[in-house]
Amino acid sequence: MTMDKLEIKNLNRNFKFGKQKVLKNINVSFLSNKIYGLFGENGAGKSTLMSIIADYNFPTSGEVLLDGENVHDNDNALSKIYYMNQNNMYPKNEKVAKTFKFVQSMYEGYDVNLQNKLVKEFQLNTKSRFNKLSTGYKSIMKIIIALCVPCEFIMLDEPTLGLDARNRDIFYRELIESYTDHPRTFVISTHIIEEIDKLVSDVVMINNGKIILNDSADNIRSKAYSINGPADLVDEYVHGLDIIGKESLGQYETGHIMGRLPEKEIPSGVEVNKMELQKLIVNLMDRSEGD
Ligand SMILES: Nc1ncnc2c1ncn2[C@@H]1O[C@H](COP(=O)(O)OP(=O)(O)OP(=O)(O)O)[C@@H](O)[C@H]1O
Repeated sequence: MTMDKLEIKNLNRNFKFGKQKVLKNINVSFLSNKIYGLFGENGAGKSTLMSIIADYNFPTSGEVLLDGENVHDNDNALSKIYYMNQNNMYPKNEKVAKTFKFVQSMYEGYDVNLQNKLVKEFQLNTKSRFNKLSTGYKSIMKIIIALCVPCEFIMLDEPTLGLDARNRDIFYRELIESYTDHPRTFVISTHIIEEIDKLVSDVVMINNGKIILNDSADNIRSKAYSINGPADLVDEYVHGLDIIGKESLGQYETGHIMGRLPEKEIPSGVEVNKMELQKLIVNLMDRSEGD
């Protein structure tokens, strides 16, 4: 059965006996066969949200529903959810090959062929013990497992941490290929936004424990613009629009705006470009500061 919807309802998570509110009334749905980018600055609450979805952590209030069923303590629902994260869930002293065998035995439908292909491509030494792997290769072992488990909902928490440029490249390429062969839902948190902006179909952004952006990448691209040119002309053109950030360089200026472009003519010398996702996220983070 394919997953239709993972729904997060009125989710709150406090730490330090209620003094630190990390997630504040989060309401968001993740739909089937989409690739979500989960963005937000350090400490925003991304890992906390993902760990609650995977039932590794519990909410202070609210719930997580998979196709209408609460995932908490629900083996059937949880078997469809996989969470790759920075904590090590696998035995440290075990050889990689043995851990692969173990995971394979846990999941009916685990893709051994893909695993073997990825081992070769990443040049992962499966005879090594996990704790002897470099930081990058520890991530690679976990990435391989995450791509091979037969789960409908896969969360990757900073999957490229420690990976060099070549291996990051392999990862993105293999993720797309695996998704194309077998569409399912991915939620990927990363700080290297420009590397995945072409890959994500949807964007969810958390700031200060709240969702401040939740839209398809196409929608976002069609309503976020960077306008640059001589400062006075740019200022005049963007006047009255939703300006989410500005950068200036001498007499030149770039104004970042959200929403529709005005009907008025673009002054000569002024350039209008679609905003890069990375720029949008950074500007939204800055704007929310102090909220
Ligand atoms: N078990 C815990 N006990 C106490 N505080 C915690 C716990 N887990 C997370 N926190 C706090 O919750 C906040 C959010 O952390 P979280 O790891 O979810 O952020 P993040 O968005 O994933 O950050 P990063 O991008 O740096 O990984 C942090 O201030 C963190 O200290």
